Amino acid sequence: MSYAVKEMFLTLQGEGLQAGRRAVFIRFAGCNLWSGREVDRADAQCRFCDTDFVGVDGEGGGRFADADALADRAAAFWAEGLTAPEARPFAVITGGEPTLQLDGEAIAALKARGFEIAIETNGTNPVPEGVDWICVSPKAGTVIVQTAGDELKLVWPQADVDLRALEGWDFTHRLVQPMDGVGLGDTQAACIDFVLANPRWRLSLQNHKMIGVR
Ligand SMILES: C[S@@+](CC[C@H](N)C(=O)[O-])C[C@H]1O[C@@H](n2cnc3c(N)ncnc32)[C@H](O)[C@@H]1O
Ligand SMILES: Nc1nc2[nH]cc(C(=O)O)c2c(=O)[nH]1
Ligand code: SF4
Ligand SMILES: [Mg+2]
Repeated sequence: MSYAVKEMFLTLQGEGLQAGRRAVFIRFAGCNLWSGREVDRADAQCRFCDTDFVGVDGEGGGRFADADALADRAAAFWAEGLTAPEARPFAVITGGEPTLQLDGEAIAALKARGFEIAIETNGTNPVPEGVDWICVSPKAGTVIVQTAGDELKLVWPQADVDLRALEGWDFTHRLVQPMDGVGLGDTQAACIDFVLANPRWRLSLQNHKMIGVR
């Protein structure tokens, strides 16, 4: 299969339990909850997205003919600036919605190059076998099928979220992340209140936005 990638880059994981870790980000193009066009945002199933995932024109993006081409490029990003073997390569697969494209071939090709694989998904499709770290970020009003994983990362506040149902899902860690773009001060305060009232949850901040990396 070929893969449409908006952008690929070496950075630090900014969010969640793995924040701070060196990572190659593969951002697949396209999402099933929003077209990515501003004119459609108000009517989309997910309306607060902070990401441009339309097309393949970003830095490091493009159409990759097969899984080997995709994984070779990711391996080249990992090795950038390294003069000696380093810790285990780490790839974060995101988008857009990465479950629309990530398949067993891509996973196998990344693993063949030594990558540990994390995914950022909205949970509306199952995550394929072989992904090492599953982060699901549910969106209100959608049907979540991926109800197990490593971290459940809820952007907060969102209306009409059934918190007790979410707490029944099989995740090792539960985090709330302030919604950006609508008044970050208020959403951060809401998240702090949330964690103080709900000790099974912790705070996730978007560190990359604070330190000025992608
Ligand atoms: C751009 S999404 C791509 C992956 C996948 N489609 C998803 O929604 O999980 C990556 C992460 O950013 C989060 N995110 C998107 N927009 C955000 C915003 N305005 N504020 C905070 N987090 C946001 C998502 O919930 C998700 O955890
Ligand atoms: N540095 C950095 N960390 C991230 N963690 C999740 C992101 C995403 O957009 O999926 C993201 C991102 O866009 N940049
Ligand atoms: S599901 Fe993810 S990529 Fe799609 S619009 Fe929402 S935050 Fe953006
Ligand atoms: Mg992002």
